[in-house]
Amino acid sequence: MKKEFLKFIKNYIKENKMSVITIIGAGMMGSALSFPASDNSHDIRIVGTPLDKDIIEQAKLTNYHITLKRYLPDGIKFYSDNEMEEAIKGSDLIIGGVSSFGVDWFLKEVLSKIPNSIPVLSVTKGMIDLGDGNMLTYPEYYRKYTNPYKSLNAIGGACTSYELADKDNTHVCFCGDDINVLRILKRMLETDYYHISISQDVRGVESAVALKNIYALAVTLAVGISEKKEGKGVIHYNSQAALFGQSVREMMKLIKILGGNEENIVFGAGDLYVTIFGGRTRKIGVLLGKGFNIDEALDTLKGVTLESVVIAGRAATAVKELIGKNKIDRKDFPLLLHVDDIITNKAMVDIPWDDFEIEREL
Ligand SMILES: NC(=O)C1=CN([C@@H]2O[C@H](COP(=O)(O)OP(=O)(O)OC[C@H]3O[C@@H](n4cnc5c(N)ncnc54)[C@H](OP(=O)(O)O)[C@@H]3O)[C@@H](O)[C@H]2O)C=CC1
Ligand SMILES: O=C(CO)COP(=O)(O)O
Repeated sequence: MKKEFLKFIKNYIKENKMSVITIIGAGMMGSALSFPASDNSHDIRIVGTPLDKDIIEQAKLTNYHITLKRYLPDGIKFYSDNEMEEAIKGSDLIIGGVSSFGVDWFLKEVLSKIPNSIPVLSVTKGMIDLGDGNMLTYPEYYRKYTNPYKSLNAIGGACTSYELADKDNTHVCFCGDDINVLRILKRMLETDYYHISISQDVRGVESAVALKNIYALAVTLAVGISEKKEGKGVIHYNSQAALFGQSVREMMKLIKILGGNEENIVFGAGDLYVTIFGGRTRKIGVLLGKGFNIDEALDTLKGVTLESVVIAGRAATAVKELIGKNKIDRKDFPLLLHVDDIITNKAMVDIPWDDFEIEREL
Protein backbone atom coordinates (compact mmCIF):
# COMPACT_ATOMS: atom_id res chain seq x y z
CA MET A 1 0.00 0.00 0.00
CA LYS A 2 1.30 3.46 -0.80
CA LYS A 3 2.32 5.30 2.36
CA GLU A 4 0.18 8.36 1.55
CA PHE A 5 -2.96 6.31 2.18
CA LEU A 6 -1.79 4.66 5.38
CA LYS A 7 -2.51 8.00 7.06
CA PHE A 8 -5.93 8.22 5.44
CA ILE A 9 -6.81 4.64 6.39
CA LYS A 10 -5.42 4.80 9.96
CA ASN A 11 -7.32 8.02 10.65
CA TYR A 12 -10.50 6.61 9.24
CA ILE A 13 -10.33 3.32 11.12
CA LYS A 14 -9.10 4.86 14.41
CA GLU A 15 -11.67 7.58 14.64
CA ASN A 16 -14.27 6.14 12.29
CA LYS A 17 -14.74 9.82 11.77
CA MET A 18 -17.28 11.59 9.69
CA SER A 19 -15.33 12.90 6.76
CA VAL A 20 -15.28 15.93 4.54
CA ILE A 21 -16.28 14.90 1.01
CA THR A 22 -15.76 17.42 -1.76
CA ILE A 23 -17.56 16.85 -5.07
CA ILE A 24 -15.94 18.71 -7.97
CA GLY A 25 -18.26 19.05 -10.96
CA ALA A 26 -21.79 19.97 -9.95
CA GLY A 27 -23.56 18.00 -12.71
CA MET A 28 -26.40 15.62 -11.99
CA MET A 29 -24.40 12.53 -11.01
CA GLY A 30 -21.72 14.18 -8.89
CA SER A 31 -24.41 16.12 -7.04
CA ALA A 32 -26.60 13.01 -6.59
CA LEU A 33 -23.77 11.39 -4.63
CA SER A 34 -24.44 13.98 -1.93
CA PHE A 35 -27.44 11.83 -0.91
CA PRO A 36 -25.49 8.70 0.20
CA ALA A 37 -22.74 11.00 1.50
CA SER A 38 -25.25 12.94 3.60
CA ASP A 39 -26.91 9.75 4.86
CA ASN A 40 -23.46 8.78 6.18
CA SER A 41 -23.34 12.12 8.03
CA HIS A 42 -20.32 13.45 6.14
CA ASP A 43 -19.67 17.15 5.62
CA ILE A 44 -20.26 17.82 1.94
CA ARG A 45 -18.82 20.49 -0.32
CA ILE A 46 -19.86 20.84 -3.97
CA VAL A 47 -17.65 22.82 -6.36
CA GLY A 48 -19.01 23.87 -9.76
CA THR A 49 -16.96 23.76 -12.97
CA PRO A 50 -16.68 27.01 -14.93
CA LEU A 51 -19.81 25.77 -16.77
CA ASP A 52 -21.84 25.11 -13.63
CA LYS A 53 -22.38 28.73 -12.54
CA ASP A 54 -26.19 28.61 -12.81
CA ILE A 55 -26.36 25.35 -10.84
CA ILE A 56 -24.18 26.71 -8.02
CA GLU A 57 -25.89 30.10 -7.87
CA GLN A 58 -29.34 28.52 -7.52
CA ALA A 59 -28.15 25.85 -5.06
CA LYS A 60 -26.53 28.52 -2.86
CA LEU A 61 -29.86 30.36 -2.72
CA THR A 62 -32.39 27.54 -2.31
CA ASN A 63 -30.52 24.18 -2.17
CA TYR A 64 -32.38 23.25 -5.41
CA HIS A 65 -30.34 21.59 -8.19
CA ILE A 66 -31.71 22.90 -11.48
CA THR A 67 -30.69 20.01 -13.75
CA LEU A 68 -31.17 17.14 -11.26
CA LYS A 69 -34.50 18.80 -10.43
CA ARG A 70 -34.26 17.83 -6.77
CA TYR A 71 -33.56 19.65 -3.49
CA LEU A 72 -30.13 18.53 -2.27
CA PRO A 73 -29.59 17.40 1.35
CA ASP A 74 -29.33 20.15 3.95
CA GLY A 75 -25.97 21.47 5.10
CA ILE A 76 -23.99 21.28 1.82
CA LYS A 77 -21.51 24.09 1.20
CA PHE A 78 -21.40 25.25 -2.43
CA TYR A 79 -18.32 26.72 -4.11
CA SER A 80 -17.66 28.18 -7.55
CA ASP A 81 -14.61 27.05 -9.55
CA ASN A 82 -12.46 29.96 -8.35
CA GLU A 83 -13.01 28.81 -4.75
CA MET A 84 -11.87 25.24 -5.50
CA GLU A 85 -8.60 25.34 -3.54
CA GLU A 86 -10.43 26.50 -0.43
CA ALA A 87 -12.91 23.60 -0.85
CA ILE A 88 -10.14 21.01 -1.32
CA LYS A 89 -8.39 22.11 1.90
CA GLY A 90 -9.25 19.69 4.73
CA SER A 91 -11.09 17.22 2.46
CA ASP A 92 -10.82 13.47 3.08
CA LEU A 93 -12.17 12.46 -0.33
CA ILE A 94 -12.61 14.21 -3.67
CA ILE A 95 -15.37 12.99 -5.97
CA GLY A 96 -14.83 13.88 -9.64
CA GLY A 97 -18.25 14.64 -11.14
CA VAL A 98 -17.42 15.81 -14.68
CA SER A 99 -18.65 14.14 -17.87
CA SER A 100 -16.29 12.93 -20.63
CA PHE A 101 -16.24 16.49 -21.97
CA GLY A 102 -14.68 17.75 -18.75
CA VAL A 103 -11.97 15.10 -18.36
CA ASP A 104 -9.11 17.29 -19.62
CA TRP A 105 -10.29 20.20 -17.48
CA PHE A 106 -10.34 17.87 -14.46
CA LEU A 107 -6.86 16.57 -15.30
CA LYS A 108 -5.28 20.01 -15.81
CA GLU A 109 -7.18 22.21 -13.37
CA VAL A 110 -8.18 19.88 -10.55
CA LEU A 111 -5.94 16.82 -10.14
CA SER A 112 -2.76 18.87 -9.81
CA LYS A 113 -4.33 20.77 -6.89
CA ILE A 114 -5.28 17.63 -4.91
CA PRO A 115 -2.64 16.50 -2.38
CA ASN A 116 -1.56 12.86 -2.82
CA SER A 117 -2.99 11.97 0.58
CA ILE A 118 -6.58 12.61 -0.57
CA PRO A 119 -8.09 9.80 -2.66
CA VAL A 120 -10.09 10.65 -5.78
CA LEU A 121 -13.28 8.83 -6.81
CA SER A 122 -14.48 9.64 -10.30
CA VAL A 123 -17.95 9.03 -11.78
CA THR A 124 -17.03 9.77 -15.41
CA LYS A 125 -17.78 7.01 -17.92
CA GLY A 126 -15.71 6.74 -21.08
CA MET A 127 -12.40 5.75 -22.60
CA ILE A 128 -9.60 7.35 -24.61
CA ASP A 129 -8.49 5.78 -27.89
CA LEU A 130 -4.69 5.62 -28.22
CA GLY A 131 -4.63 5.25 -32.00
CA ASP A 132 -2.86 1.87 -31.99
CA GLY A 133 -5.92 -0.26 -31.23
CA ASN A 134 -5.57 0.13 -27.48
CA MET A 135 -7.77 2.26 -25.23
CA LEU A 136 -7.35 3.73 -21.76
CA THR A 137 -9.98 4.02 -19.05
CA TYR A 138 -10.21 7.48 -17.47
CA PRO A 139 -8.41 6.46 -14.23
CA GLU A 140 -5.58 5.10 -16.42
CA TYR A 141 -5.57 8.29 -18.50
CA TYR A 142 -5.36 10.41 -15.34
CA ARG A 143 -2.59 8.13 -14.01
CA LYS A 144 -0.53 8.66 -17.19
CA TYR A 145 -0.40 12.42 -16.68
CA THR A 146 -0.41 12.78 -12.93
CA ASN A 147 1.63 11.91 -9.84
CA PRO A 148 2.08 8.10 -9.55
CA TYR A 149 1.19 8.25 -5.83
CA LYS A 150 -2.30 9.66 -6.34
CA SER A 151 -5.12 7.28 -5.40
CA LEU A 152 -7.35 7.26 -8.48
CA ASN A 153 -10.60 5.33 -8.15
CA ALA A 154 -13.81 5.26 -10.13
CA ILE A 155 -17.46 4.27 -9.92
CA GLY A 156 -18.95 2.01 -12.57
CA GLY A 157 -22.38 0.56 -12.76
CA ALA A 158 -26.01 1.14 -13.38
CA CYS A 159 -27.06 4.34 -11.67
CA THR A 160 -29.21 7.14 -12.95
CA SER A 161 -28.57 10.25 -10.92
CA TYR A 162 -32.21 11.19 -10.27
CA GLU A 163 -33.08 7.70 -8.99
CA LEU A 164 -30.05 7.76 -6.68
CA ALA A 165 -31.32 11.11 -5.40
CA ASP A 166 -34.70 9.43 -4.82
CA LYS A 167 -32.89 6.67 -2.85
CA ASP A 168 -33.96 3.87 -5.16
CA ASN A 169 -31.96 0.64 -4.61
CA THR A 170 -28.84 0.83 -6.76
CA HIS A 171 -25.82 -1.48 -7.17
CA VAL A 172 -22.53 -0.01 -8.41
CA CYS A 173 -18.88 -1.06 -8.40
CA PHE A 174 -16.04 1.09 -7.03
CA CYS A 175 -12.76 0.21 -8.75
CA GLY A 176 -9.15 1.19 -8.12
CA ASP A 177 -5.66 -0.19 -7.51
CA ASP A 178 -5.78 -0.55 -3.73
CA ILE A 179 -8.40 -2.84 -2.20
CA ASN A 180 -7.97 -1.27 1.27
CA VAL A 181 -8.72 2.19 -0.05
CA LEU A 182 -11.75 0.78 -1.91
CA ARG A 183 -13.01 -0.85 1.31
CA ILE A 184 -12.89 2.50 3.06
CA LEU A 185 -14.55 4.36 0.20
CA LYS A 186 -17.31 1.75 0.32
CA ARG A 187 -17.73 2.25 4.08
CA MET A 188 -17.87 6.00 3.58
CA LEU A 189 -20.68 5.92 1.01
CA GLU A 190 -22.73 2.71 1.34
CA THR A 191 -26.32 3.01 2.57
CA ASP A 192 -29.34 0.73 2.66
CA TYR A 193 -30.15 1.87 -0.92
CA TYR A 194 -26.62 2.46 -2.39
CA HIS A 195 -25.00 -0.99 -2.64
CA ILE A 196 -21.31 -1.10 -3.53
CA SER A 197 -19.14 -3.91 -4.93
CA ILE A 198 -15.41 -3.22 -5.10
CA SER A 199 -12.90 -4.39 -7.69
CA GLN A 200 -9.25 -3.94 -8.61
CA ASP A 201 -10.11 -4.73 -12.25
CA VAL A 202 -10.24 -1.07 -13.32
CA ARG A 203 -10.00 -1.97 -17.02
CA GLY A 204 -12.82 -4.49 -16.76
CA VAL A 205 -15.28 -2.37 -14.77
CA GLU A 206 -14.59 0.90 -16.54
CA SER A 207 -14.58 -0.51 -20.07
CA ALA A 208 -17.86 -2.35 -19.42
CA VAL A 209 -19.68 0.79 -18.27
CA ALA A 210 -18.14 3.00 -20.95
CA LEU A 211 -19.01 0.63 -23.79
CA LYS A 212 -22.65 0.40 -22.69
CA ASN A 213 -23.20 3.94 -23.97
CA ILE A 214 -22.51 2.82 -27.55
CA TYR A 215 -24.89 -0.08 -27.23
CA ALA A 216 -27.63 1.91 -25.47
CA LEU A 217 -27.68 4.03 -28.63
CA ALA A 218 -27.78 0.84 -30.72
CA VAL A 219 -30.68 -0.81 -28.84
CA THR A 220 -32.79 2.35 -28.81
CA LEU A 221 -32.56 2.56 -32.60
CA ALA A 222 -35.26 -0.15 -32.48
CA VAL A 223 -37.50 2.12 -30.37
CA GLY A 224 -37.22 4.84 -33.02
CA ILE A 225 -37.82 2.39 -35.86
CA SER A 226 -41.09 1.18 -34.35
CA GLU A 227 -42.19 4.74 -33.44
CA LYS A 228 -41.60 5.78 -37.05
CA LYS A 229 -43.69 2.87 -38.33
CA GLU A 230 -46.54 2.88 -35.85
CA GLY A 231 -46.38 6.11 -33.88
CA LYS A 232 -45.26 7.04 -30.40
CA GLY A 233 -46.43 4.78 -27.62
CA VAL A 234 -46.40 1.57 -29.67
CA ILE A 235 -43.66 -0.55 -28.14
CA HIS A 236 -42.10 -3.64 -29.63
CA TYR A 237 -39.67 -5.75 -27.65
CA ASN A 238 -38.40 -8.44 -30.03
CA SER A 239 -36.13 -6.16 -32.00
CA GLN A 240 -34.86 -4.36 -28.86
CA ALA A 241 -34.12 -7.76 -27.29
CA ALA A 242 -32.22 -8.95 -30.37
CA LEU A 243 -30.11 -5.80 -30.26
CA PHE A 244 -29.61 -6.15 -26.49
CA GLY A 245 -28.33 -9.72 -26.91
CA GLN A 246 -25.96 -8.74 -29.73
CA SER A 247 -24.78 -5.79 -27.62
CA VAL A 248 -23.89 -8.05 -24.70
CA ARG A 249 -22.00 -10.39 -27.03
CA GLU A 250 -19.95 -7.54 -28.55
CA MET A 251 -19.35 -5.89 -25.17
CA MET A 252 -17.97 -9.14 -23.70
CA LYS A 253 -15.60 -9.52 -26.63
CA LEU A 254 -14.45 -5.92 -26.31
CA ILE A 255 -13.93 -6.11 -22.54
CA LYS A 256 -11.70 -9.15 -23.11
CA ILE A 257 -9.78 -7.53 -25.97
CA LEU A 258 -9.19 -4.48 -23.76
CA GLY A 259 -7.72 -6.72 -21.06
CA GLY A 260 -10.59 -6.76 -18.55
CA ASN A 261 -12.38 -9.76 -17.06
CA GLU A 262 -15.55 -10.62 -19.00
CA GLU A 263 -17.48 -11.10 -15.73
CA ASN A 264 -17.74 -7.31 -15.62
CA ILE A 265 -20.51 -7.71 -18.15
CA VAL A 266 -22.72 -7.82 -15.02
CA PHE A 267 -22.03 -4.10 -14.49
CA GLY A 268 -22.05 -3.31 -18.21
CA ALA A 269 -25.33 -5.11 -18.97
CA GLY A 270 -27.06 -3.62 -15.91
CA ASP A 271 -25.88 -0.20 -16.98
CA LEU A 272 -27.01 -0.89 -20.55
CA TYR A 273 -30.50 -1.73 -19.25
CA VAL A 274 -30.85 1.42 -17.17
CA THR A 275 -29.51 3.64 -19.94
CA ILE A 276 -31.91 2.18 -22.52
CA PHE A 277 -34.86 2.98 -20.28
CA GLY A 278 -33.71 5.99 -18.31
CA GLY A 279 -30.64 7.54 -19.95
CA ARG A 280 -30.06 10.53 -22.19
CA THR A 281 -28.49 8.25 -24.80
CA ARG A 282 -31.97 6.89 -25.52
CA LYS A 283 -32.93 10.28 -26.97
CA ILE A 284 -30.36 10.11 -29.76
CA GLY A 285 -30.94 6.41 -30.52
CA VAL A 286 -34.67 7.05 -30.94
CA LEU A 287 -34.16 10.04 -33.26
CA LEU A 288 -31.71 8.09 -35.44
CA GLY A 289 -34.11 5.13 -35.54
CA LYS A 290 -36.89 7.48 -36.64
CA GLY A 291 -34.84 8.50 -39.67
CA PHE A 292 -32.90 11.60 -38.55
CA ASN A 293 -29.31 11.63 -39.76
CA ILE A 294 -26.59 12.17 -37.15
CA ASP A 295 -26.28 15.92 -37.79
CA GLU A 296 -30.06 16.45 -37.48
CA ALA A 297 -30.19 14.33 -34.31
CA LEU A 298 -27.28 16.18 -32.66
CA ASP A 299 -28.78 19.51 -33.65
CA THR A 300 -32.13 18.56 -32.09
CA LEU A 301 -30.39 17.52 -28.85
CA LYS A 302 -28.06 20.51 -28.50
CA GLY A 303 -27.12 21.00 -24.83
CA VAL A 304 -27.81 17.38 -23.81
CA THR A 305 -24.80 15.44 -22.42
CA LEU A 306 -24.32 12.73 -25.09
CA GLU A 307 -21.24 10.65 -24.39
CA SER A 308 -22.36 7.73 -26.57
CA VAL A 309 -21.32 9.50 -29.76
CA VAL A 310 -17.80 10.11 -28.42
CA ILE A 311 -17.18 6.62 -27.07
CA ALA A 312 -18.66 4.99 -30.22
CA GLY A 313 -16.20 6.90 -32.41
CA ARG A 314 -13.25 6.05 -30.16
CA ALA A 315 -14.10 2.34 -29.78
CA ALA A 316 -14.75 1.97 -33.51
CA THR A 317 -11.38 3.59 -34.31
CA ALA A 318 -9.64 1.08 -32.03
CA VAL A 319 -11.59 -1.87 -33.42
CA LYS A 320 -10.93 -0.87 -37.05
CA GLU A 321 -7.22 -0.54 -36.24
CA LEU A 322 -7.19 -4.09 -34.81
CA ILE A 323 -9.18 -5.42 -37.79
CA GLY A 324 -6.60 -3.79 -40.10
CA LYS A 325 -3.83 -5.59 -38.23
CA ASN A 326 -5.75 -8.92 -38.51
CA LYS A 327 -5.90 -9.16 -34.72
CA ILE A 328 -9.69 -9.39 -34.62
CA ASP A 329 -12.46 -10.27 -37.07
CA ARG A 330 -14.88 -7.58 -38.29
CA LYS A 331 -17.64 -10.24 -38.31
CA ASP A 332 -17.58 -10.09 -34.48
CA PHE A 333 -18.64 -6.42 -34.33
CA PRO A 334 -21.47 -5.80 -36.85
CA LEU A 335 -23.46 -3.60 -34.47
CA LEU A 336 -20.57 -1.40 -33.36
CA LEU A 337 -19.49 -0.95 -36.98
CA HIS A 338 -23.03 -0.01 -38.02
CA VAL A 339 -23.27 2.58 -35.22
CA ASP A 340 -19.91 3.94 -36.39
CA ASP A 341 -21.19 4.11 -39.96
CA ILE A 342 -24.21 6.12 -38.76
CA ILE A 343 -22.02 8.52 -36.76
CA THR A 344 -18.89 8.80 -38.88
CA ASN A 345 -20.25 8.36 -42.41
CA LYS A 346 -23.72 9.81 -41.69
CA ALA A 347 -25.29 6.52 -42.88
CA MET A 348 -29.02 5.97 -42.31
CA VAL A 349 -30.08 3.19 -39.94
CA ASP A 350 -30.16 -0.23 -41.59
CA ILE A 351 -29.66 -2.84 -38.86
CA PRO A 352 -27.50 -5.75 -40.13
CA TRP A 353 -29.85 -8.38 -38.60
CA ASP A 354 -28.44 -11.35 -40.54
CA ASP A 355 -24.92 -10.63 -39.28
CA PHE A 356 -26.05 -11.44 -35.73
CA GLU A 357 -26.81 -15.07 -36.59
CA ILE A 358 -24.33 -17.68 -35.46
CA GLU A 359 -23.79 -21.38 -36.09
CA ARG A 360 -22.27 -23.18 -33.12
CA GLU A 361 -21.24 -26.79 -33.68
CA LEU A 362 -20.08 -28.85 -30.69
N1 LIG B 1 -20.44 6.18 -12.15
C1 LIG B 1 -21.75 6.28 -12.04
O1 LIG B 1 -22.41 5.71 -11.15
C2 LIG B 1 -22.46 7.13 -13.02
C3 LIG B 1 -21.71 7.93 -13.83
N2 LIG B 1 -22.31 8.72 -14.75
C4 LIG B 1 -21.36 9.51 -15.53
O2 LIG B 1 -21.12 10.68 -14.77
C5 LIG B 1 -20.67 11.72 -15.64
C6 LIG B 1 -21.48 12.96 -15.39
O3 LIG B 1 -22.84 12.70 -15.74
P1 LIG B 1 -23.96 13.73 -15.32
O4 LIG B 1 -23.66 14.35 -14.01
O5 LIG B 1 -25.26 13.05 -15.47
O6 LIG B 1 -23.79 14.81 -16.47
P2 LIG B 1 -24.02 16.37 -16.39
O7 LIG B 1 -24.04 16.86 -17.79
O8 LIG B 1 -25.17 16.68 -15.49
O9 LIG B 1 -22.71 16.90 -15.64
C7 LIG B 1 -21.46 16.87 -16.28
C8 LIG B 1 -20.46 17.70 -15.49
O10 LIG B 1 -19.28 17.86 -16.28
C9 LIG B 1 -19.10 19.26 -16.53
N3 LIG B 1 -18.52 19.53 -17.82
C10 LIG B 1 -19.03 19.26 -19.03
N4 LIG B 1 -18.19 19.70 -20.02
C11 LIG B 1 -17.14 20.25 -19.38
C12 LIG B 1 -15.95 20.89 -19.83
N5 LIG B 1 -15.68 21.02 -21.12
N6 LIG B 1 -15.08 21.36 -18.90
C13 LIG B 1 -15.35 21.23 -17.58
N7 LIG B 1 -16.46 20.63 -17.10
C14 LIG B 1 -17.35 20.16 -17.98
C15 LIG B 1 -20.50 19.80 -16.43
O11 LIG B 1 -20.67 21.16 -16.47
P3 LIG B 1 -22.18 21.60 -17.06
O12 LIG B 1 -23.20 21.12 -16.05
O13 LIG B 1 -22.21 23.08 -17.14
O14 LIG B 1 -22.31 20.93 -18.40
C16 LIG B 1 -20.95 19.10 -15.18
O15 LIG B 1 -20.35 19.58 -14.03
C17 LIG B 1 -20.83 11.16 -17.05
O16 LIG B 1 -19.58 10.68 -17.48
C18 LIG B 1 -21.81 10.00 -16.87
O17 LIG B 1 -21.65 8.99 -17.84
C19 LIG B 1 -23.65 8.81 -14.88
C20 LIG B 1 -24.45 8.03 -14.09
C21 LIG B 1 -23.92 7.10 -13.14
O1 LIG C 1 -24.69 6.21 -17.21
C1 LIG C 1 -25.86 6.41 -16.98
C2 LIG C 1 -26.64 5.53 -16.09
O2 LIG C 1 -25.82 4.57 -15.44
C3 LIG C 1 -26.58 7.55 -17.62
O3 LIG C 1 -26.54 7.43 -19.00
P1 LIG C 1 -26.88 8.70 -19.96
O4 LIG C 1 -25.63 9.51 -20.07
O5 LIG C 1 -27.34 8.11 -21.27
O6 LIG C 1 -28.00 9.46 -19.27
